[in-house]
Amino acid sequence: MTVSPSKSADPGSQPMIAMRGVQKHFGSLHVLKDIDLEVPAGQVVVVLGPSGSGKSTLCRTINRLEPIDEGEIRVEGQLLPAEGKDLARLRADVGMVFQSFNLFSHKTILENVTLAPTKVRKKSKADAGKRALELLERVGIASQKDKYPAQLSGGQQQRVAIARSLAMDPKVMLFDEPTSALDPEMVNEVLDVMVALAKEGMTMLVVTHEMGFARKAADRVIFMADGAIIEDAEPDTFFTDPKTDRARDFLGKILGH
Ligand SMILES: Nc1ncnc2c1ncn2[C@@H]1O[C@H](COP(=O)(O)OP(=O)(O)OP(=O)(O)O)[C@@H](O)[C@H]1O
Repeated sequence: MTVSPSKSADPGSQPMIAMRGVQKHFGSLHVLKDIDLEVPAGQVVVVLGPSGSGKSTLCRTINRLEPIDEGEIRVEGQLLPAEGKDLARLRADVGMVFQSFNLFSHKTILENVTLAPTKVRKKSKADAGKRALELLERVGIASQKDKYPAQLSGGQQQRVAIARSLAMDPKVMLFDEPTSALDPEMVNEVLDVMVALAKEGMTMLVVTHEMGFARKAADRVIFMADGAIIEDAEPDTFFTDPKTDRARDFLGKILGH
């Protein structure tokens, strides 16, 4: 599978994410079928596909939330460990934002963002606090820092979740349908933060149904069906000239063509 184009890494440098021959089953269900995927540093990849095609599972294997049956996954050249301290370090390098924000409900917003950097990255409280404030500023939530998650809207909580991931200084950010649990009017405030992050050069893999985000921020779209990647193209090409009937049908349904 070729790696596409616009923000490619230096020739010879390691891809940020490299999946080779990845197979995954849930019982008799073959959920990931021989996945080969390379994502260079700085690239933004949007993963599209019908429900049940394996998008979330693909995303979750990259930080070992799901173990794989066969194949290998490397992050910046490092093979994914199955367990132990290396796995904790890997999880810190690969930030993940989910549909449900999973904030600690009994901690303030500021505490939510400082906790992991002090524990996992061993940052001092002062350093972690300073960085947390910068990040909360960046996602537009600094004024809410002493509140508790339940006092914030869904869109605000999701922006805190993004800040919390960024506080670990990740090399890669994975987003698994980050806006699908939000009220429609809050979707854009989260997507705006993601677009800004993409423009700043973060390597991102984003599972989403937000076609606007794919068109605006993606360098590349991969389309999955039945556990396989069946298209891999620049967004313009994918949206205007999909190669497979499956992708054409999908776009027809989602864009109302
Ligand atoms: N923990 C699990 N145990 C058993 N089956 C699972 C598990 N997680 C996912 N599956 C199944 O694996 C298949 C792929 O699921 P996955 O969530 O990766 O698809 P998806 O493309 O992200 O779907 P959606 O768009 O609906 O979220 C589905 O058939 C799903 O039911």
